[in-house]
Amino acid sequence: MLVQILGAERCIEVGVYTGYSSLAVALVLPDLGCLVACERDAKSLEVAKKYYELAGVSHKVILKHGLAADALKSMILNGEAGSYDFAFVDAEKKMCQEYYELLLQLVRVGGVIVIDNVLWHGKVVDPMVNDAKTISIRNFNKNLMEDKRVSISMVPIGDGMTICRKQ
Ligand SMILES: C[S@@+](CC[C@H](N)C(=O)[O-])C[C@H]1O[C@@H](n2cnc3c(N)ncnc32)[C@H](O)[C@@H]1O
Repeated sequence: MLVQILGAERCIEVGVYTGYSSLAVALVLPDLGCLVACERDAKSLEVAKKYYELAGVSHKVILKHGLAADALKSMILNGEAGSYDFAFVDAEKKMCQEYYELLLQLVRVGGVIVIDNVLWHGKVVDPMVNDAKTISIRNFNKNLMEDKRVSISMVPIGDGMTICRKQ
């Protein structure tokens, strides 16, 4: 829905798994639109590829197999900064800050980055939970709240997602 409201044509997904959320994006992109889908697990990508083909959206999906941060860095080096409309982050939680910084370079002003699992099953607000993943999401949320480069809305649906609009 966000992709449609934005009229997005160029999108990125960090963490594809078997393709559920990326398929939702690819299905609403215009025919000439593209989704760069970053995933480190080859087996998951094979499953996702099958569903892209079945849904008739393969031509819109550019698969990047490997570590997402490497793919995003090479896209920046390739001159793609500021050329994307929308990005969805749903991969290694401890890497959120790094993905976010790279995506902030890749999306245009007015573009949107959505981060999934920001409530982390409520653990981020439980002072008794202090494992590494929870702490990193908690710190990421705090940094985002103070980040003047974006306006944000933390939406408490599912496991919580933060919608960031680049200023
Ligand atoms: C929660 S799943 C993604 C689910 C998918 N977005 C959906 O909603 O259908 C997270 C995925 O991120 C991938 N992942 C984790 N760390 C990664 C990394 N550093 N680079 C690329 N992919 C990564 C995992 O292999 C896994 O498939």
